[in-house]
Amino acid sequence: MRRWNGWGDDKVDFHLSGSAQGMLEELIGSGTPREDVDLAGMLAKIPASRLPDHPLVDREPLTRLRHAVGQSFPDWVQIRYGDLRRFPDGVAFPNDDREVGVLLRYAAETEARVIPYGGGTSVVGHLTTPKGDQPVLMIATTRLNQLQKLDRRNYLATFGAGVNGPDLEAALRAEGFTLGHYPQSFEYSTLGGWVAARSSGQQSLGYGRIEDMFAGGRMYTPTGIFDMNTLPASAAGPDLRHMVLGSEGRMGVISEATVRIRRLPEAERFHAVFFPDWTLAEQAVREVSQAGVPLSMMRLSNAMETQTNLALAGKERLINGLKQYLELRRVNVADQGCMLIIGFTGARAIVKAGRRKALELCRRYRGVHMYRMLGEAWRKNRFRTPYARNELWRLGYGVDTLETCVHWDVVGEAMAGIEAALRNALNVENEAVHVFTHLSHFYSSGCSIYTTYLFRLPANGEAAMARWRRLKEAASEQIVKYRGTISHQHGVGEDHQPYLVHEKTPLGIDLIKQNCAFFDPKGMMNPGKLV
Ligand SMILES: Cc1cc2nc3c(=O)[nH]c(=O)nc-3n(C[C@H](O)[C@H](O)[C@H](O)COP(=O)(O)OP(=O)(O)OC[C@H]3O[C@@H](n4cnc5c(N)ncnc54)[C@H](O)[C@@H]3O)c2cc1C
Repeated sequence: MRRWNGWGDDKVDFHLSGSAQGMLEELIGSGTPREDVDLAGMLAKIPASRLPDHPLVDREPLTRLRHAVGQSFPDWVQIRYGDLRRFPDGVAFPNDDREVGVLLRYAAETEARVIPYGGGTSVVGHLTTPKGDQPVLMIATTRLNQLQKLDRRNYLATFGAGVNGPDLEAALRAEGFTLGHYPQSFEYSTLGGWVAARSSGQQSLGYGRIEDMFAGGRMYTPTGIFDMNTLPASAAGPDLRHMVLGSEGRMGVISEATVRIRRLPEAERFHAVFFPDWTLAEQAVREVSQAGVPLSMMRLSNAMETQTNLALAGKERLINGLKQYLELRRVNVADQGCMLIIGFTGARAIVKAGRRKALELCRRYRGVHMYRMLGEAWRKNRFRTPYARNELWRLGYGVDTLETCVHWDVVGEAMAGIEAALRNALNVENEAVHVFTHLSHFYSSGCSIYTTYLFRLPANGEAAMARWRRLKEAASEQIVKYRGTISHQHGVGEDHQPYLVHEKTPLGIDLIKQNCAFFDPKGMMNPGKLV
């Protein structure tokens, strides 16, 4: 069963190797394991529902608790320290489109606010119950999860918006197709959530971002039903899909989405390449991206992330052997060495040609090719890593990530600026922060920077939030300084809202507000998020 106060399936644990624990203790000190509030304690805090009875609405405290938060750091603090004070008043699970319409009318009649809920994997405060006297209804898309139409001729598939990653891929693979969208939250996140939060999957280099895949669909709004045609391309005025992409539940509930699919690839390979230092590694990935080599992914870890990943891997004898071999090839992974995972997907001939060209470019920057073992290990564990967060928390460490996208000319500086800001953000408390970064989504003009930071958890939730706010603000200011986007893939929610104006301009923010107000004149849809 899915954990109510952590990440993932409660049958799956992540064991932190001795070397990883030792590394953390050395870098930021020992964590103090703390006791979480238990389920009964949390349920006791839930007040009576303010929503009137309705056959489609579940007002049970456990259901409301299970849909009360996402996966952001503030969400975790509230649910684990037991500080959560606001809960939705009910959760509805519509069985079809028509019931979504029924629920929006019920919400309008009862003056309820509505939050569309997909997989609940938001990491930026998209799902927070707003303050105020009005009741709050979650519309969970869980049951809108069927493959409705597979158009083999036009390579299009229409799904209910609540389908999650594994179910969507299973349905397509059974027919010889794939979508190829693999966010790290794949296990639980949904097609509707990907569209609403403008998601990007780990293999976006080959398959594109969700905006490349989303061909059209249907959104139920307080103003009416908005249908988006699925044309291959159009020059007929602004593309209206782009208003719905990134709408974060502020305009309506996406009930179904049609996506552009591909034939299952003939071959897929993931390899590892090690570079002597960051400067060489960054030049190599820029050149590979700009040369248009057919790849499905790259992930370049900086030196600290490389060391952390190798420590997390356990398997000390194997890793020591690897380190010795790399030293002979003049790459020191205990110091400046950087690991690149690189993926090739598609027809066999293209995989072969892409590999040859990419590895040739890497060699120019003294990249040492380590073949497939580490690349395959990455593929195998790609959805397992988030489980480490449960174990870290148990040991008394908080962990969060942030991401941006910048032009190539500032990638190195922006990464260093973000890392330094995070590393120093808790100096006032004499607390150290462990920070590391990778580049993971690549474009000809730039790439995304994805930074992870770990710090010790204090005794109470208020202090944990104060720590997190310092860190988040320090890093976000650097993102603004380097003219990066405040989010490359996680969206805006509540947490990124203060910084959005730097990217969109005041006029742009007004335009987004007007679009929301057009679909939702009374402001009932997910208020307080996005803008
Ligand atoms: C461990 C972890 C790893 C992650 N890795 C990635 C990653 O690699 N790439 C990435 O892009 N993101 C990642 N995320 C963030 C998150 O998974 C994405 O934002 C995802 O798109 C959210 O989908 P969801 O179905 O869980 O939506 P939810 O979290 O339920 O909702 C997110 C927002 O979308 C709205 N929404 C959801 N469904 C609908 C709908 N049908 N109609 C209208 N609005 C809707 C909600 O109201 C909310 O505002 C990660 C999160 C976690 C916890």
